[in-house]
Amino acid sequence: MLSLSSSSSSLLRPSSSSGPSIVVPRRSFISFRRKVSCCCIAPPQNLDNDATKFDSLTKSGGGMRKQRELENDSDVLIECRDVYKSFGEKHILKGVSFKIRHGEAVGVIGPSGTGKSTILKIMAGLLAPDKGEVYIRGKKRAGLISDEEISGLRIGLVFQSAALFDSLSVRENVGFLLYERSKMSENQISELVTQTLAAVGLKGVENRLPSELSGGMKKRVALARSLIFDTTKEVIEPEVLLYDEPTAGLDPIASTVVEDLIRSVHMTDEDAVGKPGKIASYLVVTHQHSTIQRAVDRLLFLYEGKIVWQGMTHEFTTSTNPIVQQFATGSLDGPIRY
Ligand SMILES: Nc1ncnc2c1ncn2[C@@H]1O[C@H](COP(=O)(O)OP(=O)(O)OP(=O)(O)O)[C@@H](O)[C@H]1O
Repeated sequence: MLSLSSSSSSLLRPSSSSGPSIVVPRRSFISFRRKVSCCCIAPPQNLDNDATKFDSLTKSGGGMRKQRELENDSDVLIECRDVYKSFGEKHILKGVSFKIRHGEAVGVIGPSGTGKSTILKIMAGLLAPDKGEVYIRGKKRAGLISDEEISGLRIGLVFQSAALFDSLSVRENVGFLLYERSKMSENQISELVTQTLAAVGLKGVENRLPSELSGGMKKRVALARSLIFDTTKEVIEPEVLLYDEPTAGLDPIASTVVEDLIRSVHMTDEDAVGKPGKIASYLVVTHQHSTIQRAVDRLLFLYEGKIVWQGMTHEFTTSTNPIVQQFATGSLDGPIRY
């Protein structure tokens, strides 16, 4: 059986959970998606004190925000509420709160070492917060990924390093969870792997080992592994994908390919092989300006353990928040010290 440890890469939530399920039938799911699709363009909400203190956006958007607050939270897929995490004496997260709604494409930015990967791991259930809560579709997660509590939403984590299994072929890497957990035949899996690889722009690499691939190809294989799922299942659970620096180390063109892939599987409402979509929302940790511009709509800025700013992508460069201004311009002068 797959060990869901940090050494595995695409950490997909097992879809055959026996715990209490809040999966909705596909027809209701479709209407659910439609109902919430407008959330992508809504202004940010849930701003914490620091964010409110800093950003003029919150002043100008007050009326709209109030309206949003009156709306219910039925479209919230993942919520982190006042999350704290320390490693020994290092206090990394000090009260992080935000919501990821159905249909959203969210970026997490901030200086190195501020805990961006840590928050992804907490959302994915690989790490437990010291304090605070994670809610999955309104249901409080009691512990880690092994809990059966979070059925009804799959959470995929695409690791920074691609983290492919070195001794397995590309086919075995991409189909890993299906070989381990599904009732699909080897031929079915093989065919699906080929289709999924083609969807991320890779052909004829099924038998290669990861060591025979370039960095960009490895990232695409990891992406294919996060997109593949058991097509024989009747109920398609929505999925939130968490990408940890998917374009780090790639040349500009390879970055664009990956950014567009991330965007396309979400926007087309289809999965990688053109079947009804399951990627409900995604969250990308990135330092790359192009990824911010191209792959996400809304940004969360993490600094000194808190979300100090959040706003739409186009507001990032015009923000009056001094932390954001410094980060956006790469200036050595400002509140961020290295
Ligand atoms: N398992 C761990 N044990 C001890 N310290 C850890 C652990 N995981 C993370 N840290 C520390 O927590 C801090 C935040 O790490 P994290 O990887 O979340 O930051 P990040 O914002 O993603 O950084 P970067 O942008 O450089 O990737 C770092 O100082 C890191 O060394």
